Amino acid sequence: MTVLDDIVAGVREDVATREAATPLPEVKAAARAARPARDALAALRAPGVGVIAEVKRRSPSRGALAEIPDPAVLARHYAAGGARVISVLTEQRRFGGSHADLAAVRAAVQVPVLCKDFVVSSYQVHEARAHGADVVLLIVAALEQNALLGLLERVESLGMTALVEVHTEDEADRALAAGASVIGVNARDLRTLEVDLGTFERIAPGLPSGVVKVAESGVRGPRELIAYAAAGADAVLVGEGLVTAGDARQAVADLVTAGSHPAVPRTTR
Ligand SMILES: O=C(O)c1ccccc1NCC(=O)[C@H](O)[C@H](O)COP(=O)(O)O
Repeated sequence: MTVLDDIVAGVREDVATREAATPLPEVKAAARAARPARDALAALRAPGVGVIAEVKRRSPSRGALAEIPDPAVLARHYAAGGARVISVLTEQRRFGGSHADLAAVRAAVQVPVLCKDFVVSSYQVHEARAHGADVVLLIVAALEQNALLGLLERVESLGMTALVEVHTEDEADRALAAGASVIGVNARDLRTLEVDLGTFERIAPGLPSGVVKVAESGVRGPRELIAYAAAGADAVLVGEGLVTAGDARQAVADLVTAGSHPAVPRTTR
Protein backbone atom coordinates (compact mmCIF):
# COMPACT_ATOMS: atom_id res chain seq x y z
CA MET A 1 0.00 0.00 0.00
CA THR A 2 1.41 3.42 -0.95
CA VAL A 3 1.18 6.56 1.21
CA LEU A 4 -1.48 7.87 -1.16
CA ASP A 5 -3.53 4.65 -0.83
CA ASP A 6 -3.26 4.89 2.93
CA ILE A 7 -4.35 8.55 3.00
CA VAL A 8 -7.26 7.86 0.65
CA ALA A 9 -8.42 4.89 2.78
CA GLY A 10 -8.55 7.17 5.84
CA VAL A 11 -10.34 9.87 3.86
CA ARG A 12 -13.00 7.39 2.71
CA GLU A 13 -13.65 6.37 6.34
CA ASP A 14 -13.89 10.00 7.46
CA VAL A 15 -16.24 10.91 4.61
CA ALA A 16 -18.51 7.96 5.50
CA THR A 17 -18.65 9.17 9.12
CA ARG A 18 -19.47 12.75 8.08
CA GLU A 19 -22.06 11.59 5.56
CA ALA A 20 -23.78 9.50 8.25
CA ALA A 21 -24.01 12.62 10.43
CA THR A 22 -24.91 15.07 7.63
CA PRO A 23 -26.60 13.40 4.66
CA LEU A 24 -25.86 14.54 1.09
CA PRO A 25 -29.12 16.52 0.60
CA GLU A 26 -28.21 18.71 3.59
CA VAL A 27 -24.69 19.33 2.30
CA LYS A 28 -26.08 20.12 -1.16
CA ALA A 29 -28.47 22.65 0.37
CA ALA A 30 -25.59 24.27 2.28
CA ALA A 31 -23.54 24.43 -0.94
CA ARG A 32 -26.46 26.11 -2.74
CA ALA A 33 -26.77 28.65 0.09
CA ALA A 34 -23.06 29.55 0.05
CA ARG A 35 -21.84 32.81 -1.50
CA PRO A 36 -20.91 32.31 -5.18
CA ALA A 37 -17.44 31.04 -5.98
CA ARG A 38 -14.70 33.58 -6.75
CA ASP A 39 -13.07 33.47 -10.18
CA ALA A 40 -9.80 31.62 -9.60
CA LEU A 41 -9.12 31.15 -13.31
CA ALA A 42 -8.99 34.92 -13.82
CA ALA A 43 -6.76 35.30 -10.75
CA LEU A 44 -4.34 32.66 -12.05
CA ARG A 45 -4.28 34.19 -15.54
CA ALA A 46 -3.26 37.65 -14.26
CA PRO A 47 0.21 38.90 -15.32
CA GLY A 48 3.29 37.55 -13.54
CA VAL A 49 3.84 34.18 -11.89
CA GLY A 50 1.15 33.79 -9.23
CA VAL A 51 1.66 32.48 -5.73
CA ILE A 52 -0.78 30.00 -4.20
CA ALA A 53 0.03 30.13 -0.49
CA GLU A 54 -0.86 27.09 1.59
CA VAL A 55 -2.11 26.71 5.15
CA LYS A 56 -0.30 23.49 6.13
CA ARG A 57 0.19 22.38 9.73
CA ARG A 58 1.88 19.05 9.21
CA SER A 59 2.50 16.47 6.53
CA PRO A 60 3.38 12.81 6.10
CA SER A 61 6.80 13.71 4.67
CA ARG A 62 7.84 16.39 7.18
CA GLY A 63 5.77 15.80 10.33
CA ALA A 64 4.82 18.91 12.32
CA LEU A 65 5.52 22.14 10.42
CA ALA A 66 3.64 24.92 12.21
CA GLU A 67 0.91 25.16 14.84
CA ILE A 68 -1.25 27.74 13.03
CA PRO A 69 -3.69 28.37 15.89
CA ASP A 70 -5.70 30.77 13.73
CA PRO A 71 -5.58 30.02 9.98
CA ALA A 72 -7.50 33.25 9.25
CA VAL A 73 -4.60 35.31 10.64
CA LEU A 74 -2.08 33.45 8.49
CA ALA A 75 -4.34 33.81 5.44
CA ARG A 76 -4.58 37.58 5.95
CA HIS A 77 -0.76 37.75 5.99
CA TYR A 78 -0.65 35.69 2.78
CA ALA A 79 -3.19 37.97 1.10
CA ALA A 80 -1.35 41.10 2.27
CA GLY A 81 1.83 39.67 0.73
CA GLY A 82 0.07 39.32 -2.63
CA ALA A 83 -1.01 35.66 -2.78
CA ARG A 84 -3.32 35.06 -5.76
CA VAL A 85 -5.05 32.07 -4.18
CA ILE A 86 -4.90 30.60 -0.69
CA SER A 87 -4.77 26.83 -0.34
CA VAL A 88 -6.16 25.20 2.79
CA LEU A 89 -5.27 21.59 3.52
CA THR A 90 -8.51 20.22 4.96
CA GLU A 91 -7.48 16.58 5.43
CA GLN A 92 -7.43 15.91 9.16
CA ARG A 93 -5.56 12.67 9.95
CA ARG A 94 -2.26 13.40 8.19
CA PHE A 95 -2.31 17.19 7.73
CA GLY A 96 -4.25 18.43 10.79
CA GLY A 97 -6.66 20.48 8.68
CA SER A 98 -10.45 20.86 8.66
CA HIS A 99 -13.38 22.40 6.83
CA ALA A 100 -13.59 24.89 9.69
CA ASP A 101 -10.13 26.12 8.61
CA LEU A 102 -11.42 26.48 5.06
CA ALA A 103 -14.48 28.47 6.12
CA ALA A 104 -12.41 30.70 8.44
CA VAL A 105 -9.89 31.49 5.69
CA ARG A 106 -12.64 32.16 3.12
CA ALA A 107 -14.29 34.64 5.48
CA ALA A 108 -10.98 36.41 6.19
CA VAL A 109 -9.73 37.17 2.66
CA GLN A 110 -10.99 38.40 -0.70
CA VAL A 111 -8.87 36.11 -2.91
CA PRO A 112 -10.09 32.68 -4.09
CA VAL A 113 -9.56 29.77 -1.71
CA LEU A 114 -8.53 26.23 -2.66
CA CYS A 115 -9.84 23.17 -0.81
CA LYS A 116 -6.76 20.94 -0.79
CA ASP A 117 -7.85 17.44 0.08
CA PHE A 118 -7.99 13.93 -1.32
CA VAL A 119 -11.33 14.15 -3.10
CA VAL A 120 -12.83 10.81 -4.10
CA SER A 121 -16.57 11.50 -3.92
CA SER A 122 -19.02 14.18 -5.01
CA TYR A 123 -20.05 14.52 -1.35
CA GLN A 124 -16.65 16.16 -0.71
CA VAL A 125 -17.15 18.56 -3.62
CA HIS A 126 -20.46 19.80 -2.18
CA GLU A 127 -18.86 19.96 1.28
CA ALA A 128 -16.02 22.09 -0.09
CA ARG A 129 -18.47 24.53 -1.73
CA ALA A 130 -20.60 24.62 1.43
CA HIS A 131 -17.49 25.77 3.34
CA GLY A 132 -16.65 28.46 0.78
CA ALA A 133 -14.20 26.75 -1.58
CA ASP A 134 -13.60 28.45 -4.93
CA VAL A 135 -11.14 25.84 -6.18
CA VAL A 136 -11.03 22.08 -5.51
CA LEU A 137 -7.99 19.85 -5.94
CA LEU A 138 -8.49 16.64 -7.90
CA ILE A 139 -5.56 14.22 -7.81
CA VAL A 140 -5.44 12.08 -10.96
CA ALA A 141 -3.45 9.32 -9.22
CA ALA A 142 -6.29 8.85 -6.73
CA LEU A 143 -9.08 8.59 -9.31
CA GLU A 144 -10.27 6.29 -12.09
CA GLN A 145 -10.87 8.24 -15.33
CA ASN A 146 -14.68 8.13 -15.04
CA ALA A 147 -14.51 9.38 -11.47
CA LEU A 148 -12.13 12.18 -12.51
CA LEU A 149 -14.53 13.22 -15.28
CA GLY A 150 -17.55 13.17 -13.00
CA LEU A 151 -15.83 15.12 -10.21
CA LEU A 152 -14.43 17.71 -12.61
CA GLU A 153 -17.92 18.26 -14.02
CA ARG A 154 -19.35 18.52 -10.51
CA VAL A 155 -16.74 21.07 -9.43
CA GLU A 156 -17.45 23.23 -12.49
CA SER A 157 -21.23 22.84 -12.23
CA LEU A 158 -20.99 24.41 -8.77
CA GLY A 159 -19.14 27.39 -10.27
CA MET A 160 -15.72 26.39 -8.94
CA THR A 161 -12.41 25.74 -10.67
CA ALA A 162 -10.68 22.35 -10.53
CA LEU A 163 -6.93 22.21 -9.98
CA VAL A 164 -6.12 18.82 -11.50
CA GLU A 165 -2.91 17.40 -10.08
CA VAL A 166 -0.56 15.15 -12.03
CA HIS A 167 2.83 13.53 -11.44
CA THR A 168 3.54 11.83 -14.77
CA GLU A 169 3.01 12.38 -18.50
CA ASP A 170 0.29 9.69 -18.53
CA GLU A 171 -1.57 11.46 -15.74
CA ALA A 172 -1.23 14.75 -17.64
CA ASP A 173 -2.81 13.08 -20.69
CA ARG A 174 -5.68 11.89 -18.49
CA ALA A 175 -6.15 15.38 -17.03
CA LEU A 176 -6.30 16.88 -20.53
CA ALA A 177 -8.69 14.17 -21.74
CA ALA A 178 -10.97 15.03 -18.82
CA GLY A 179 -10.97 18.69 -19.90
CA ALA A 180 -8.83 20.25 -17.16
CA SER A 181 -8.07 23.93 -17.67
CA VAL A 182 -5.78 24.25 -14.63
CA ILE A 183 -3.17 21.53 -14.18
CA GLY A 184 -0.85 21.25 -11.19
CA VAL A 185 2.35 19.26 -11.61
CA ASN A 186 3.36 18.04 -8.17
CA ALA A 187 7.08 17.51 -7.68
CA ARG A 188 6.28 15.34 -4.66
CA ASP A 189 5.64 11.76 -5.69
CA LEU A 190 2.65 10.89 -3.52
CA ARG A 191 3.66 7.24 -3.46
CA THR A 192 7.27 7.67 -2.28
CA LEU A 193 7.05 11.29 -0.96
CA GLU A 194 10.28 12.15 -2.77
CA VAL A 195 10.47 15.67 -4.23
CA ASP A 196 11.99 15.97 -7.71
CA LEU A 197 12.06 19.57 -8.91
CA GLY A 198 12.67 18.31 -12.47
CA THR A 199 9.15 16.81 -12.67
CA PHE A 200 7.57 20.10 -13.79
CA GLU A 201 10.23 20.65 -16.44
CA ARG A 202 9.55 17.18 -17.88
CA ILE A 203 5.76 17.44 -17.99
CA ALA A 204 4.99 21.13 -18.66
CA PRO A 205 6.15 21.18 -22.33
CA GLY A 206 3.45 18.62 -23.16
CA LEU A 207 0.65 20.84 -21.83
CA PRO A 208 -1.21 23.12 -24.28
CA SER A 209 -0.52 26.85 -24.04
CA GLY A 210 -4.08 27.68 -22.94
CA VAL A 211 -3.87 25.48 -19.84
CA VAL A 212 -2.84 27.23 -16.61
CA LYS A 213 0.24 25.42 -15.29
CA VAL A 214 0.85 25.28 -11.57
CA ALA A 215 4.15 23.99 -10.14
CA GLU A 216 3.48 22.34 -6.79
CA SER A 217 5.89 21.51 -3.93
CA GLY A 218 9.53 22.19 -3.22
CA VAL A 219 9.49 26.01 -3.40
CA ARG A 220 11.49 27.34 -0.47
CA GLY A 221 12.17 30.83 -1.87
CA PRO A 222 12.50 32.93 -5.06
CA ARG A 223 15.20 30.64 -6.49
CA GLU A 224 12.80 27.72 -7.01
CA LEU A 225 10.03 30.03 -8.27
CA ILE A 226 12.37 31.43 -10.92
CA ALA A 227 13.40 27.92 -11.99
CA TYR A 228 9.75 26.84 -12.26
CA ALA A 229 8.91 30.04 -14.19
CA ALA A 230 11.73 29.33 -16.63
CA ALA A 231 10.18 25.90 -17.20
CA GLY A 232 6.78 27.47 -17.98
CA ALA A 233 4.92 27.82 -14.66
CA ASP A 234 2.06 30.31 -14.43
CA ALA A 235 1.84 29.86 -10.66
CA VAL A 236 3.58 28.05 -7.82
CA LEU A 237 1.90 26.36 -4.87
CA VAL A 238 3.91 26.78 -1.66
CA GLY A 239 3.34 25.26 1.78
CA GLU A 240 6.33 24.46 3.98
CA GLY A 241 8.45 27.40 2.78
CA LEU A 242 5.74 29.82 3.95
CA VAL A 243 4.43 28.24 7.15
CA THR A 244 7.98 27.91 8.49
CA ALA A 245 9.00 31.46 7.52
CA GLY A 246 9.20 33.89 10.43
CA ASP A 247 7.30 36.54 8.48
CA ALA A 248 4.70 34.93 6.21
CA ARG A 249 3.61 38.20 4.58
CA GLN A 250 7.20 39.05 3.65
CA ALA A 251 7.91 35.50 2.45
CA VAL A 252 4.93 35.68 0.06
CA ALA A 253 5.88 39.20 -1.02
CA ASP A 254 9.42 38.03 -1.87
CA LEU A 255 7.97 35.31 -4.11
CA VAL A 256 5.48 37.71 -5.71
CA THR A 257 8.27 40.20 -6.43
CA ALA A 258 10.37 37.47 -8.05
CA GLY A 259 7.34 36.31 -10.07
CA SER A 260 6.58 39.84 -11.28
CA HIS A 261 10.07 40.60 -12.56
CA PRO A 262 10.01 41.42 -16.30
CA ALA A 263 12.84 38.93 -16.87
CA VAL A 264 10.78 36.08 -15.43
CA PRO A 265 9.00 34.29 -18.29
CA ARG A 266 5.37 33.30 -18.30
CA THR A 267 4.03 31.20 -21.10
CA THR A 268 0.28 30.56 -20.89
CA ARG A 269 -0.87 33.51 -22.97
O1 LIG B 1 3.43 17.25 1.87
C1 LIG B 1 3.39 16.02 1.97
O2 LIG B 1 4.15 15.35 2.70
C2 LIG B 1 2.36 15.23 1.22
C3 LIG B 1 2.33 13.85 1.35
C4 LIG B 1 1.38 13.11 0.69
C5 LIG B 1 0.43 13.71 -0.08
C6 LIG B 1 0.45 15.11 -0.24
C7 LIG B 1 1.41 15.86 0.40
N1 LIG B 1 1.42 17.22 0.29
C8 LIG B 1 0.45 17.97 -0.40
C9 LIG B 1 1.07 18.92 -1.32
O3 LIG B 1 0.91 18.74 -2.49
C10 LIG B 1 1.88 20.05 -0.75
O4 LIG B 1 1.30 20.43 0.47
C11 LIG B 1 1.98 21.27 -1.62
O5 LIG B 1 2.34 20.99 -2.93
C12 LIG B 1 3.04 22.24 -1.00
O6 LIG B 1 4.29 21.57 -0.92
P1 LIG B 1 5.51 22.21 -0.11
O7 LIG B 1 5.64 23.64 -0.55
O8 LIG B 1 6.70 21.40 -0.49
O9 LIG B 1 5.14 22.12 1.34
